[in-house]
Amino acid sequence: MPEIRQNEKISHRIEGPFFIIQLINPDNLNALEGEDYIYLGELLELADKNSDVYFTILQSSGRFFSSGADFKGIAKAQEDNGAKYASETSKWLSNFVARNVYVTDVFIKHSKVLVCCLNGPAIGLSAALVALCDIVYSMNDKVYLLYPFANLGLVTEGGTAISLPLKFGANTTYERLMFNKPFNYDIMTKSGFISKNFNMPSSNTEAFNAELLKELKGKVEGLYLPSCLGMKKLLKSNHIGSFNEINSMEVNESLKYWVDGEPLRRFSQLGSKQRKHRL
Ligand SMILES: CCCCCCC/C=C/C(=O)SCCNC(=O)CCNC(=O)[C@H](O)C(C)(C)COP(=O)(O)OP(=O)(O)OC[C@H]1O[C@@H](n2cnc3c(N)ncnc32)[C@H](O)[C@@H]1OP(=O)(O)O
Repeated sequence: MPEIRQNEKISHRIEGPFFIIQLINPDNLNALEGEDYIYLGELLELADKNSDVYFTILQSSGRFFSSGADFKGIAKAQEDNGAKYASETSKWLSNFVARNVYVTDVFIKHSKVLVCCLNGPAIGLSAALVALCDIVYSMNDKVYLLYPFANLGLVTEGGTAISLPLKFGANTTYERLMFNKPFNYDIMTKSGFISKNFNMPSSNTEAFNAELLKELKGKVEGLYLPSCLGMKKLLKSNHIGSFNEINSMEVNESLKYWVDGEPLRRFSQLGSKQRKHRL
């Protein structure tokens, strides 16, 4: 396996045909900074290049899958006023556009079957990545996906302008996004987004991850795994063009909001607990 640097919030390992990526920072609910999202993208690229790998598995730890972009990381980017940026546009092209478009692109074009072990809620960009997975299993009915773009002065990102209507229906997507409401367990099961609920207590994510991996190992026994990748390629071909187009449109639309500063004001309120998401 090619070398990759370590990251204290994300681990990875290979077991047979499975490339397992785990978020391991439960204390801040697995929030990720820009560099962490890039690392996640690099791990996916590593899985993509490994011909022994057929499934990329996303696991997490603790009570949340991931609470999205780390507001401390956003504050750091805001303070990044070094001479290296000629303008606010230049700053946010680097801190937001380039990073966001990269991680989304890596998920969109990933050739291995992406499986999400949803142990708890996912928010923001992390929830967008969950919606780009091919198969999702849930630990229990406490899971939800929240895209709080309207509360944070942002617009859809991570391909959600396509993935959410595709997976949950257009009107449900409008209603949830416009009024900043979570896509809860009922919506996720009714739409077929969740393939199986393991009904395990929230306190036991490690047991859920282990049980799910055991089940997956059983499911792939005797299969001709290149067929799975061939089918993924064909299934993906239905929408890949639209995803590529929307990835670029989303970040370019968002850029104005970052330059104007509204998301920064709102992220800062979130960090100081003056702003909350209604759940
Ligand atoms: C690649 C480009 C990168 C830039 C992308 C920018 C675009 C934005 C993308 C997004 O992802 S938008 C979504 C951002 N995330 C959020 O809005 C969620 C913020 N968190 C919350 O609303 C709440 O924490 C919660 C998730 C609803 C949970 O509430 P609860 O009351 O159950 O727990 P808390 O006490 O609030 O949290 C525990 C602990 O974790 C810390 N924490 C939670 N979320 C974040 C976060 N996003 N960033 C940093 N830290 C987070 C929280 O501060 C607590 O820590 P302590 O106070 O105990 O130290």
